[in-house]
Amino acid sequence: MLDRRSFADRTTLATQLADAVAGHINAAIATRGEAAIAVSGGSTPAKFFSALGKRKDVDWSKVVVTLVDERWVDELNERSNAGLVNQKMLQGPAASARFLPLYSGGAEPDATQIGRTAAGLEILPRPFAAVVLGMGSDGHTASFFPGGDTLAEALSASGPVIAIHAPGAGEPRVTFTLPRLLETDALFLHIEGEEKAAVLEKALGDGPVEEMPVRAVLRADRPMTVYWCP
Ligand SMILES: O=C1O[C@H](COP(=O)(O)O)[C@@H](O)[C@H](O)[C@H]1O
Repeated sequence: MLDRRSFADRTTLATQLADAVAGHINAAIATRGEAAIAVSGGSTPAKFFSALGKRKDVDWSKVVVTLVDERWVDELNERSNAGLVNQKMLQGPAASARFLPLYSGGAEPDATQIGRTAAGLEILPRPFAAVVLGMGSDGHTASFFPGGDTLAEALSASGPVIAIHAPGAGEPRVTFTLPRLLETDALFLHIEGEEKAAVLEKALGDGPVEEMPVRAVLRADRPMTVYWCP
């Protein structure tokens, strides 16, 4: 169920992934009149965001963009995934897309704040046209971190979102739950570099999901395409 694609360099990967995601957005608009995508943050997707946001063949006014997960910081914080999406993707043609953030204020994603985030997501079209996951060197994806205090629920609850705290996460986090992320026409895993390739190989081997939560996605009964370059 894993389709693995390798590219010569980051620029080529970014262009090809943008091409694939734009195709799914346009297909969703053609069949459902609108499209939603969920993208990851962190250091990897900047080039992909720039390539996707420049696409003129997408009717961005019919697109809703959200995040797979977010650090619980406001958008001006340099660690904000929303900040990255806004700076890199939602410029030019993609500026007319609607962005639904996961951070809803305050220092902690308590029940009230998570309720606010979930309420803001009620207008999200279902299913997603595309979900683009990343992966950390510790085997986390979205904010499904090893040692996460709500990891089991994050991997099984209907969601849409849940707060999670973990030793390796830095800040408190909010993440879409896995069942909700799997409600998508297309699922991608975008990783770059030899270290991440080795982490993926390890994750594909035997071992507990709790050790490398990306295994929960790799073991889910659905197709996923891996985009990788050195
Ligand atoms: O913290 C996060 O990390 C992962 C991986 O990020 P990277 O910097 O190693 O590319 C990312 O997929 C996730 O969205 C983000 O919140």
